[in-house]
Amino acid sequence: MSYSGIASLQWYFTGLFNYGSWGYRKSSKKWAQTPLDDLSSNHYIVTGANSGIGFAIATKLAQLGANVHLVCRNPSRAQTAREEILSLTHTDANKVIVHIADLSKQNDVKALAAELSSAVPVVHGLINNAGFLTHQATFTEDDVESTMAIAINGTYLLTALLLPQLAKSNGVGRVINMSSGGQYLGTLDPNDVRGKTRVEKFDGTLAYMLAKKTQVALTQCFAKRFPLDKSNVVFHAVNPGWATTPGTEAGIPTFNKIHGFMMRTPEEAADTVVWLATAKEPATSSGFFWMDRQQVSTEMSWANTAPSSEDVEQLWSNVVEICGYENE
Ligand SMILES: NC(=O)c1ccc[n+]([C@@H]2O[C@H](COP(=O)([O-])OP(=O)(O)OC[C@H]3O[C@@H](n4cnc5c(N)ncnc54)[C@H](O)[C@@H]3O)[C@@H](O)[C@H]2O)c1
Repeated sequence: MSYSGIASLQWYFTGLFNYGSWGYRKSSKKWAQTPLDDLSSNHYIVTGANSGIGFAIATKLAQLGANVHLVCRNPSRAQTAREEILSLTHTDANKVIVHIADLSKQNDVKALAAELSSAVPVVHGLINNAGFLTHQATFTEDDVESTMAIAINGTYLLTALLLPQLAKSNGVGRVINMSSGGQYLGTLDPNDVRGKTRVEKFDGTLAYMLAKKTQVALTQCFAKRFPLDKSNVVFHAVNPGWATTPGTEAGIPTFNKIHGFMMRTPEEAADTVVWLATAKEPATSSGFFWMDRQQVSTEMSWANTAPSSEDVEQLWSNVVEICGYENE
C-alpha cells in the first residue's frame, strides 16, 4: 500500500515541470484554437460545482452557452455559486440549475439520479469532479471510508444510473472523472474498497491516492463494458495538475503554501475537462487518462503501481456489490 521514496521523487519533479501553471502555459501553446460547437441546447452536470475547479468548469460551460447543472452538498453555497456564475457569464438564469446531494451517500446519489433523469432527459456530459482529501477516517452510512465513498458512489453509481440519459446525446455522451496526478502513487486494493483495513493508521494522502487510482480503473471498466459503438458514450479520466483551490488550501495546506506561486488557477485546471466535454476530438476515444488535452500514461515508470487486469475486474465486481446496482 505504500509508495516508494524514489517514485515520490519522480512524481514530484514531474509535477514541478508539468503540473503547475508553467506546465499549462507550455502545453497550451501547442493547441489549435478550434471553435467549439454551439452548446446552447446541451446539458452538462458538474459535481462539486460550488468551489475550485468545479466552479471554473461550470462557469466556462455556462459562458459557452450550455445548460449547466450544479451538483452541490450545501444549498446556500450552491445558490451563491449559481449567482456568481450568472453574474460572471450573463447567461440566461434558467440555464444554471442547482441540485443538492451528498455524493458520498448512496441514497443521495440515487435520489439525485432520479431527479436528474426527469429534469434532464438528455445529458451531454457528466463531470464527476467532487472529491476531497481528509486526514481523519470517517465512514459513511453505507460503511465506506469517505474519500473512497465519493469515488464509488459519486463516480460509479451516478454514472451507471445516468447512462440511459447520456446515451441519448445527439453528439456523444461524455463522462469525465476528475482523478489526480496523485493516482500515480496509489495502489489499487480491490478487496478493501470500503477502506476497513486502513483505519488504524489512517493516512489521508494514501486514501486519496487510492480513491483517485480507483477512479481511473473505473473509467477503464466503464469504457470496456460500454464501448462507444454500442453505448454512444465515452469515458475519460483527468489529471488537472496542481491548482490553488479551497480544497488544496484545506487538504494540503503546507504543499499549497510552498508551491502556491507556481500552481495553476482553477480555470487552467478546468481547461482539459471543458475540452473533453465539448470538443470533437475526444468524442472518438474512451477509457483513457488525460492531462493538458493529451492522452497520458496511467502509470509512472518507478512507481510500480499498475494494477493487474484481474484486480481491475475484481474492483468492478466489489464496487457493484457495494452499490447493489449494475447496468445491463
Ligand atoms: N486542486 C488540485 O490541485 C487538484 C489536483 C488533482 C485533483 N483534484 C481534484 O479536483 C476535484 C476538485 O478539487 P478542488 O481542488 O477544486 O477542491 P474544492 O474543495 O475546491 O472542490 C471540491 C468540491 O467537491 C465538493 N464535495 C466534496 N465532497 C462532496 C460530497 N460528499 N458531496 C458533494 N460534493 C462534495 C465540495 O463541496 C467542493 O465543491 C477533486 O476531485 C480533487 O480531488 C484537484
